[in-house]
Amino acid sequence: MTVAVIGAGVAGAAAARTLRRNGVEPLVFEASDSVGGRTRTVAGDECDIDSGAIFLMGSYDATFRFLRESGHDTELRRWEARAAVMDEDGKTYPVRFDRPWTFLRLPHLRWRDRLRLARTIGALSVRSGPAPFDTDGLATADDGRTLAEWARATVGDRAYEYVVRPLMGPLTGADPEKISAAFTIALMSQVHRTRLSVPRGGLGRIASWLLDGIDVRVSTPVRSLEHRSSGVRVGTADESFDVDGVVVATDVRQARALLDGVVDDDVCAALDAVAPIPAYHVLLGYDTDPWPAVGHDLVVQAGPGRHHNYGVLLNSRRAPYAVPRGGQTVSVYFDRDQAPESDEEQVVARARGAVDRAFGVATPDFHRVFGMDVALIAPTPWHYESMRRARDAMPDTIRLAGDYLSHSGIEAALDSGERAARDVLASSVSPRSVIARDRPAGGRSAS
Ligand SMILES: Cc1cc2nc3c(=O)[nH]c(=O)nc-3n(C[C@H](O)[C@H](O)[C@H](O)COP(=O)(O)OP(=O)(O)OC[C@H]3O[C@@H](n4cnc5c(N)ncnc54)[C@H](O)[C@@H]3O)c2cc1C
Repeated sequence: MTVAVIGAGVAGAAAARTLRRNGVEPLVFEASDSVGGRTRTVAGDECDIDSGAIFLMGSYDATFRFLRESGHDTELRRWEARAAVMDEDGKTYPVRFDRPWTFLRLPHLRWRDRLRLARTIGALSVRSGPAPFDTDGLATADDGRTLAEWARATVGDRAYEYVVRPLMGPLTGADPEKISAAFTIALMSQVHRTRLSVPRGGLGRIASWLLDGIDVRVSTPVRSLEHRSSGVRVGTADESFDVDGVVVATDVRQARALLDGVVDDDVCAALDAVAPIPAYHVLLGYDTDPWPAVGHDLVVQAGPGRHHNYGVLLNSRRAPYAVPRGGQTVSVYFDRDQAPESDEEQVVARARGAVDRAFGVATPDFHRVFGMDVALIAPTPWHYESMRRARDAMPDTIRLAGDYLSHSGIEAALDSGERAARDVLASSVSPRSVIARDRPAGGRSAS
């Protein structure tokens, strides 16, 4: 049996690993010149940089199962995520991101707000709801309310503005007025599992660990898929491959483009309806740490009004590999729609403004800008149900994997990749050996 995996982000890497563990050597195609997708750790002159993902959460069950099985759990480093909430007056208040109940200390809350919050967290923690990345469970739990609607009604306006919004902004990167409440409710019901960690050497290690020993055709974008009676034809610029099954593990926009005319219109319509969040990650670097004594690593905005970034993050404690020796780096993440300027200088200036407000004025010695058309997704109400249907309506031989199938995130990607591979394996009836057409070999390989 031959199965192609399109995309070597975490979802594709997990699919490839699952196939291999079941005796099927996957054909993995990756469009860019390295693996990891949005978890890529990029080697820079001064330090390595996590271009996208920042941490793992304790509730990542599939991810931690893999890390334990492969022995890589010992390579994780705990990150305490000491944070500060910045209010509308620019004042900061210490909280712990991995201990959300520390937000109850904020002076902006009245006793009534604290009581409602404590009661809500208490009630959620004893109920049996879905896991935060379980598409089917989230689909059932989603009652059509946005996060903002649910939070304002359940814990009140103040607790929403000073606790729920600043907590969930960095965790979802999405506007709470637009996304479904289901993920946040599921996460809050596992509040005791909020422990955060980071692989030594960077988030990019996860995809590399998953792909250990698996050959990847890098710089080889798949351009076409053709569903045939006896399998699928996968086309790259130079070759085509007849395979028994395919796991499409790209971001949602690429998946939609590849599936055009290949699958039901309903599936295409569901993928079209997914709202991607385009974002910038601006990394500012300092040869000498301008803030050696600062006690917190992350500053998040709180209070009513527009919030212009998801968080401003000092990297030295989270990821020592991501700072030059004796220096510091700061990452600023913001929605591209909130920063419409396309000029790199303006984007960097916006990030500098956020850092100056969060930690104090300093002049960076270097910077990197990562602009992403699909950084995360905004799971609007009914998103999970729509993805459940799209996933289940796919042909047996072409399965979807990717973070967008549940909520964004490494766990969503990894879990969906494993599942898609299992589904393709279950659909296999007639083994086939791979036939490379047109040209005998193509693409560079990396394992
Ligand atoms: C700034 C930022 C911060 C984040 N922070 C966190 C965090 O702290 N924790 C967390 O869990 N998650 C975080 N995420 C989300 C997380 O990174 C993603 O949800 C996850 O990595 C998505 O994995 P994926 O495999 O589904 O998709 P991707 O990582 O997008 O992988 C898809 C791969 O497919 C390849 N590809 C695309 N088209 C083709 C084609 N035609 N042919 C071949 N290959 C193709 C791409 O090059 C890519 O490598 C963050 C994301 C961003 C952007």
